[in-house]
Amino acid sequence: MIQAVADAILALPKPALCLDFDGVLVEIAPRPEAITVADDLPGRLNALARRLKGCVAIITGRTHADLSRYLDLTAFPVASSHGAQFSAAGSVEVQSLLDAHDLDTLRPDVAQTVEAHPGVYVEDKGTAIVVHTRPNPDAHDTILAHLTQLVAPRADVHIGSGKGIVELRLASENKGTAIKRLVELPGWEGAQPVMIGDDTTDNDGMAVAKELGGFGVQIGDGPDGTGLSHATLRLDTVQQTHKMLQLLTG
Ligand SMILES: O=P(O)(O)OC[C@H]1O[C@H](O[C@H]2O[C@H](CO)[C@@H](O)[C@H](O)[C@H]2O)[C@H](O)[C@@H](O)[C@@H]1O
Repeated sequence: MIQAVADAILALPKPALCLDFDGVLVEIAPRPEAITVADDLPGRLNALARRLKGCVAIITGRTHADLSRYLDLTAFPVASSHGAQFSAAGSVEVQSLLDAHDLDTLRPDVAQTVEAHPGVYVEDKGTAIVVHTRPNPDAHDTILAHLTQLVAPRADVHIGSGKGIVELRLASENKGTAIKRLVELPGWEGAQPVMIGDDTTDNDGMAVAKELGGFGVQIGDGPDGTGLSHATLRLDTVQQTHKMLQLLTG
């Protein structure tokens, strides 16, 4: 299957690789800061960008500032915070597409919800608020139900359940809108995006990748153990993903 995925990507007329980070390029860890980045990952991404004529991007739920602790983000375009932030290759400038203040009225209620559940903690990313339930999985469904009720009157807020997280975010940007923005970059015109992801939010990117002539590749199981509805191909592990990227660079 590893070779089949690499072959399917290289069979596209102009493939563009859109890579999720957690669960795809790095293994999921107990906490966001506990991940390990493989030593050869930066070199591999640079080689990929050369092979695909610059059409390689990271599309992540992490903020740009957070991800920049692990990778040189000037080497390729980056859509961070699920598309709420955008930076072009070769640039240190990060565009903020949404206003974090739009979530201000929800912050106290989210904090209060979490207090009742030992081990659960909040990661406030500005335009998204993540409630990490990985330390207390039994609390996940209760928190999801409570926060779903809380945001029900807010059509501008999306609530999602991911791998060990419940996340509220401003709804107007997502990994799909990020891909639409990427294919407008110089050099990306007419490219067929391939979204490689492992979690719920990657499904938006996979849907748009399909619309634009590309496809989605799911890594491992989705958050509830099932497949992401817009994924076409699948690899089982992060390790297999790295092997597939190696095949692409030759
Ligand atoms: O879109 P991604 O790049 O996959 O980012 C999604 C979320 O990643 C981080 O949380 C996930 O990874 C953590 C470290 O492995 C793990 O502890 C957590 O349970 C996962 O959900 C990040 O903390 C979130 O802000 C991102 O939205």
